[in-house]
Amino acid sequence: MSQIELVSEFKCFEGRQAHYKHQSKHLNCSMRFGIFLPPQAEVARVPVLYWLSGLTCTDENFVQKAGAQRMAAELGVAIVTPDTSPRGENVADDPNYDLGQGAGFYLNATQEPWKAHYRMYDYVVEELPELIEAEFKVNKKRSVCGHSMGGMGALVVALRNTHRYQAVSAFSPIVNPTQVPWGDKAFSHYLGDDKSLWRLQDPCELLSWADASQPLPMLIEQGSDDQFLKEQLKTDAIALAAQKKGYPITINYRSGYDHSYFFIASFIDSHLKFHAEHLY
Ligand SMILES: N[C@@H](CCC(=O)N[C@@H](CS)C(=O)NCC(=O)O)C(=O)O
Repeated sequence: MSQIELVSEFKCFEGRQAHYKHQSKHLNCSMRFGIFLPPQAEVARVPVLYWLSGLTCTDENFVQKAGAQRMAAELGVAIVTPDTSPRGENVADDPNYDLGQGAGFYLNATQEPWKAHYRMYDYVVEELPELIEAEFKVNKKRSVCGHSMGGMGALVVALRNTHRYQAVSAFSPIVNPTQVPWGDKAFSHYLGDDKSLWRLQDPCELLSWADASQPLPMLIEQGSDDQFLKEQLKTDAIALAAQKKGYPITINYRSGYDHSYFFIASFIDSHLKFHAEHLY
């Protein structure tokens, strides 16, 4: 029996863009996700790119604003877009945009009142791929990409599970969350005082422990006029961590671009091509 329920569906570049809902066992609530299935999925199993969005986003922002479907249809890559946190009346929340619903930070919370539902790490790494691979005509080749908080999430899930992903990329990621206000606030609330748990959510820390002899293909895109670059994103920190470790990463600084989906839309095709190279 199917575990998912169709919410909406549109034909798009000869494929289809759909949204579904399902009951998540890890998050303990109903969740929505988007999936773009390219036309190739009619005849063969296709690989999947998971997209992790940033603060305040749902499963819709990327789908509506990034303009990724045209290239994904050409390359034969499915794109799955989960929501950014558990949701619902019974799920803990906070009035600020950077904590609670819409700000799950792709981690497993250990603290009250968050720990009953906030397990986005397990959801993204285990539950969602299992569901997608059971319900859709996809194969087990996966890669992951994200923006800002989701860029951090993509780097974290990939660096902690290199065997599960073929490649990782990120737009404007929070690369060193243990050292910046967004991460400090979220990790204090969700993870408490145990700094060893904080480090497991920090791409720079994870990179310092990574096996540089078997690097995961990694691409980062960063706008030079991003309003969050200096205080929250600190892209140079991951460049330094990678250099120290001898871990190959491509970081493209793009002059004049900001933090918005206009930046993502401008470079999404090159990220899709990067992923397709490693997924096929
Ligand atoms: N609301 C926050 C920023 C939130 C924000 O920029 N969110 C980014 C991700 S970090 C986003 O993608 N927003 C949704 C959108 O642009 O569609 C603020 O104004 O300071």
